[in-house]
Amino acid sequence: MFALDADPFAPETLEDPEPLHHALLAAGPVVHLPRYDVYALARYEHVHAALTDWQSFPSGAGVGLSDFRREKPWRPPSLLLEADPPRHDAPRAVLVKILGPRALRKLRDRWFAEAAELVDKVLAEPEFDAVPALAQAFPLRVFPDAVGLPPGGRENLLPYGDHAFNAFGPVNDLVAKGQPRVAELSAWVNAQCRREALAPDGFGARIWAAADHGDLTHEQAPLVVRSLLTAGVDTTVHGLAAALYAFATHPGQWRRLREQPALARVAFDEAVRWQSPVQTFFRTADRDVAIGGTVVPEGRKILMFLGAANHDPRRWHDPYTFDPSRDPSGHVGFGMGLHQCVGQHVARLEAEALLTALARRVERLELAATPRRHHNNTLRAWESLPVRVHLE
Ligand code: HEM
Ligand SMILES: CC(C)Cc1ccc(C(=O)O)cc1
Repeated sequence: MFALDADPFAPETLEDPEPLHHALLAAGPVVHLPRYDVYALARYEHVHAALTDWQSFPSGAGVGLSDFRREKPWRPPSLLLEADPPRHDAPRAVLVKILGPRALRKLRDRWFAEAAELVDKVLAEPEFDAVPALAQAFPLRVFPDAVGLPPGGRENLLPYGDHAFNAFGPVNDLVAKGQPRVAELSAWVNAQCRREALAPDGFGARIWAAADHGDLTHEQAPLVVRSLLTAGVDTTVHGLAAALYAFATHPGQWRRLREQPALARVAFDEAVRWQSPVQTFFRTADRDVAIGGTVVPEGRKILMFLGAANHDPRRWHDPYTFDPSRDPSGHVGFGMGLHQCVGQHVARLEAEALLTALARRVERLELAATPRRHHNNTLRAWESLPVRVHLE
């Protein structure tokens, strides 16, 4: 079996993971990383196989480097992400209903109007930083309201999520950076999950109503709301930033989007494939398990490189090209199988609203200066994306 003495969470790798992806894709189906004693999957075939076989690759011991059977989690485990069937079933069924495409239909008009209003405000300037001005501003404008959060304290959401995503990795500088605020941010997030904090018609209230209806217990309800606050903000911020970066560096594709605004949804999925805002996370071998001709011993963690699988030439033609005319379906940017992202329709609606609002008014979109990366153990993110726009 192959081994690679690499640190996937080192600053230079978080800055540019491509050299590591190439090495992993070439090395073999399963690559041992002695640095953490974990087993890496990078090829699409094997990442897909692990994601779609929850019995052999369970999530109940955590989807980070830490094994919850041996170490105390930094917060009570998620009832979706860090649970296997049967515990996973009821919370998942509740969120599928609340976050499904049908349930989002009534949000469409409101989010399109909010996007147009934000875009009109931002486009008053010919140059701006698209990360704070659009990628952060739009999700923070529509998502907390959709959940039903009170107006105050929403600036806590990004740092809370940033720490949660760092916490899937090793305890490195990035985790240490977030440590001092964990108690305060966790207390704020937990307070937002209580029934009395939530507006009567949002996703949060609907989770509590599911408990009244017997689809969940009232003890589970706040944790399911917490899942939305943890997974639903930073992911879409960096997903939107990835799409804006893609279009700012591919003017021909921006022209195509302006000619056919309906392309926004598939272009967003192609941007998610191309950049993979969620780069990696783990499963745990809770017994000796065979994959790719290797036996991963019980107790070891399996590290799945979604970003590499989404660039595997065995699965994708010209994988490093952003090409919204391709069919991106089957990409693993939202995961796959039992735990596949239950919020992907929310993310797509946010992207469709923002991209079509921009496409209507912006004739040309280009980088105004070199973009800067935001390092996170799990997320591929931009700190800054300076753009210049030319209006119609
Ligand atoms: C571009 C945006 C997003 C990306 C790239 C993304 C990515 C992912 C991925 C890769 C998984 C699978 C995790 C695993 O298999 O262990 C996942 C699960 C999940 N996502 Fe998303 N996500 C996004 C947006 C959202 C939003 C907006 C929400 C909430 C409204 C959300 C809520 C969740 C939840 C609750 C799970 C756990 C599902 C389960 O374990 O059954 N995500 N997401
Ligand atoms: C890519 C995933 C790791 C995103 C994610 C984070 C947190 C939760 C939760 O349930 O808290 C769910 C999904």
